[in-house]
This record gives sequence, C-alpha cells and structure tokens, in this order.
Amino acid sequence: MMQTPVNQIGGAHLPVLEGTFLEHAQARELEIRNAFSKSGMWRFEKVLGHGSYGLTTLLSDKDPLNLREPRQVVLKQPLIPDADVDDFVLEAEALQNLRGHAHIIQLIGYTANVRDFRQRGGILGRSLRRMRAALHNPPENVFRALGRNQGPVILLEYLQNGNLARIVNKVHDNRTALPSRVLWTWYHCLVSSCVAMTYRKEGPAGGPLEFEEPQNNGVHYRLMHNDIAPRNVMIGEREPLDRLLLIDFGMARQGPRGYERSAEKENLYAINEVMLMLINPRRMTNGEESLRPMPWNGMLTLASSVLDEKEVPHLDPQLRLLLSESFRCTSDRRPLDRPTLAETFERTRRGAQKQATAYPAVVRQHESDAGIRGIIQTLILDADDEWD
Ligand SMILES: Nc1ncnc2c1ncn2[C@@H]1O[C@H](COP(=O)(O)OP(=O)(O)OP(=O)(O)O)[C@@H](O)[C@H]1O
Repeated sequence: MMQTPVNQIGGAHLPVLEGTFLEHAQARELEIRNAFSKSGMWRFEKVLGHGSYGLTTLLSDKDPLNLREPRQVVLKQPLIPDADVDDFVLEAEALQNLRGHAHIIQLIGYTANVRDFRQRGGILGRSLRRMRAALHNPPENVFRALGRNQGPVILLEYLQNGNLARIVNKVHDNRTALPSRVLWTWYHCLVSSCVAMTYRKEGPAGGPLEFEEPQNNGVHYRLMHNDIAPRNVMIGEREPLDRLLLIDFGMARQGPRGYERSAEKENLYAINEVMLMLINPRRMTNGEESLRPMPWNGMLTLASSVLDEKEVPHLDPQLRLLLSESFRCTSDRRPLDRPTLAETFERTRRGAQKQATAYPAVVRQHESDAGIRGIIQTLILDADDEWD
C-alpha cells in the first residue's frame, strides 16, 4: 500500500514512539483512503512522505464536468490525530503569516479539527453539495470528506519537482557539479526565504506572490524555522531554477523580542549548510567532518568542504569567498564577523545576475543557458527514481 520515498526519514521531533512511525503512517493512510473513496469531489492520489510527526499525501480534484484546470493539493495531518495538535496550530499560523511570500510554500487552507466539518443533512444535503461541487470545489470539501475523522488538517499547494535532498543525492551519485549560476540563484532563493521569516505578509489564499525584500521599518517577525534541511526545500513549478520554497514549519517558533538578529542568524546558518551540501555532497558521505576549521585567505573558516580547488574546481571564487566568510570562526569555533542576512541577500542577488560570459572559458558551456537546461533536465525533470 504505502510507497513512502526514502527521503522522508528524519525530523527531530518524536511525538510517536520511535520505530512505530510507519505503523502509524499506514493506519492514517488507510483512514484517508477510506474517506476519499466515498468523496465525489477529491481523489486520493498517493503518499508523498511521512516523518516522525505527520503524514503528507496528495489529492486531486475529480472535476466530474471537466470545468476546471487540473488541480492537486497536498494534505498534511499528524500521525496521531490527538498528538502534535500544537505543532500543527503553530505551523498553520506561521504559514498564514507568511502567505504571499514567493519562497515559502503556500497555505491553501487549515482546520484545527476536521470533525467540525462532519456532514449533516442526509442524502439530499449531500446531493446538493455534490452538484455545487461539480461547479466549484473549494478546499472545505476536503475537510468535509474527512469529517468522520479527527484532528487538524493543513492543505498546501503541490510542487511536483521534488526537494533538494533528491538533488544532493543525484549530484553525489552522478559525480557532477552544479553550475555556479544555478548555485547563486538557489542561494538567493534560500536567503529570500530567510528574509521572508523576518516579516509577516498575511496574503489571501490564492493571492499574488511577492519577492521578499529586507525590511527597514523596525518591525520583525523573528521566526526561526528550526528544521531547514535539503528535504524541506522544494523546487518550484514553472521555473525550477528561479524558485525554491521552504516547507515544513512544524518546528518553527517565533523568538522573543530582542531576538531579531539571532533569529536571522539561525536561519541563515542553516541555509548556508544546505549550500555546502549542494556544492560538495561527497564531503557528507566520505566520513570526513563536514565543518572543519581551516585557515584560508587570512581567516579561519568552517567551510572546509568548498575551499579546495582540486575537490571543487569550478566554483565561482566570489561564492567560495561568501561561504567561507559565512562560516568564519575563532580558534574555538565561535562565529566571527559573518555577513548579515541583508548583506548575504545583496551579495547573492548580484551573484545570481551574473551571465555565463562572466565565467572563464573552460566552464562557459557548463554555465550557459543551454548547459543549465541540460542539468535541470537530468537532475530535476527526468523521472527516473522512486520519488516519482
Ligand atoms: N507542498 C508539497 N508538494 C510536494 N511534496 C511535498 C509538499 N510538502 C511536503 N512534501 C513532501 O512530503 C515530505 C514530508 O512533508 P513534511 O516535511 O511537511 O512532513 P513532516 O512530517 O514534517 O516530515 P519530516 O519530519 O521528515 O520533516 C517532504 O519531504 C516532501 O518531500
């Protein structure tokens, strides 16, 4: 029944006894399948993944009269309906506050308890709802279909290009290297998602998206994601290169007043680690310590995995410099003079604007638009692994 991809293993929270995640996830999956087998409006498609905390599944709009664009939504529920309700409430709150930011997954709908949508009104009521749904199928119909169950439900936009864990694995397995132009662009997306966590957007469901900009108005959201990792960064739909989105805000928390810069630093540090993994995934698997202090260019830095020009030969020197500064440390490994979020935003913005002609001849083909399209095709669009 369940075909959960391997990239779902992990997650730091353990509300469910370790070793029983799969058992709980399968029970939840069965419950959801049963609920949707009776729905005339939404179809259960597949399990997308599960962690220690929730089960994430894919649904599609049945659209019996073929009136709408094909529509798919992601359904997220706790592994145990009564556990983790607080995390779900906080996740939904954070997603609501961040809705409208371009580099954050978009919340479609949320309920604290689907039981509130339990259907009443007998056969006539149900028939009327079905007729209305044939014309217009709002997300509440998902909640209604699940109304005999219990617990919170989050509905999200669906992104079919997978997550960065898959890219890190493929870069590793194919023994390839991402072009610096791709790395700059993705770095800027990741930094933008950190900027998003500094201010609330509170956009309407289905509303327009706006690219994030550092704010200077003294107001700060102080949100810390607390679980930034390649598996929690999704690749966008239409322009895979231009849009990475942060998902999974189950562990996100707002810091206290006065914690503005610390919250920024925490998120930024985590995305800088993601960049190291994208650039040199081999370092993570060959047993070496990935963050080892190393003297380089007049500083001590933990970014040892991207410094060696033999190991990572064609990395843009400006990108290497930014990452080494972002991991600059004292001899006892404490952070030292690292670029701020605003500075990293500006430097990655400039980096992402560089054209292939700015790179040496030896890598120009690799950095060209055609070269990048080829890489995107191989790493993202070719469906040759179990994710799809
Ligand atoms: N909007 C989405 N579109 C497509 N796939 C998604 C989406 N949201 C989540 N997924 C997939 O489902 C997996 C699990 O989702 P999510 O991280 O939200 O749940 P979780 O239970 O908190 O997992 P974990 O504990 O591993 O972080 C993700 O790694 C991702 O691959």
